[in-house]
Amino acid sequence: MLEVENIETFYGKSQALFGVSLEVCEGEVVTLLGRNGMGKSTTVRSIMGLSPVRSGRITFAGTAIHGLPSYAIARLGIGLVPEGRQIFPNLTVRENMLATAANRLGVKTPYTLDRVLAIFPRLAERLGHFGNQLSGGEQQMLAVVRALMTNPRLLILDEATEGLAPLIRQEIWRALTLLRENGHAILLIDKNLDALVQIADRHCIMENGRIVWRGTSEDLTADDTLKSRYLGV
Ligand SMILES: Nc1ncnc2c1ncn2[C@@H]1O[C@H](COP(=O)(O)OP(=O)(O)OP(=O)(O)O)[C@@H](O)[C@H]1O
Repeated sequence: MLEVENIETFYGKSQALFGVSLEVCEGEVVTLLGRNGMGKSTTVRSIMGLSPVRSGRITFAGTAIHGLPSYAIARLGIGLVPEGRQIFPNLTVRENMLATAANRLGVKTPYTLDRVLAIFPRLAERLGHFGNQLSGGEQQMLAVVRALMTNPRLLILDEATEGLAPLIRQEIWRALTLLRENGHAILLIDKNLDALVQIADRHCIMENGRIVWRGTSEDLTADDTLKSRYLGV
């Protein structure tokens, strides 16, 4: 579904990605792992057209998307939950949810307020609150909901649970597990390895702008050297 082939991305003269390739298939959950500054967010930004790639190729559902503007990429069916969430602070929760709602791909049973609130019941109690009145965890849930309301084929989460309290993290993991069971393809960045090996099919580890390891949850769980060398755990 998503194929990233050998991309190189620069910030000015400084090269951040050196030939990154990865793939996410229909219904698959794939993670991007690595210490801070290794290029995970830049990879996501490159996929979304926010940091244009200088070379390489990105295709999504058969369409070449490198070089397209971000809005066009989103419209093809990629829902991004960005690092920092970026929800609208002066809109209510309900307004935030509806602001991006669309069914451009003609999904048979599109997400509605009721459906997303069933996944994140905590937000049902907050519908009239403004974005800036929410806790960090509630903002993250709202950011996921906002992406879901676009009815994407692929959901990308950059730092899915960073800085959140353990109970809230569990709620996010529970919701992502539900989405996975509903057949969503997800590309996931997070540092919470225990949860990631439960939810994901495959993992890619980045170091200095390159993917240096790929494998399954079993491979990753079994390899302590890998975890300490690349992930610092
Ligand atoms: N806006 C920017 N301008 C210049 N350099 C940047 C910019 N954003 C990131 N970089 C550099 O690109 C490299 C990759 O950063 P990136 O944010 O993609 O890493 P990351 O793995 O997502 O890390 P983190 O977990 O800290 O978000 C780093 O060397 C970083 O300093």
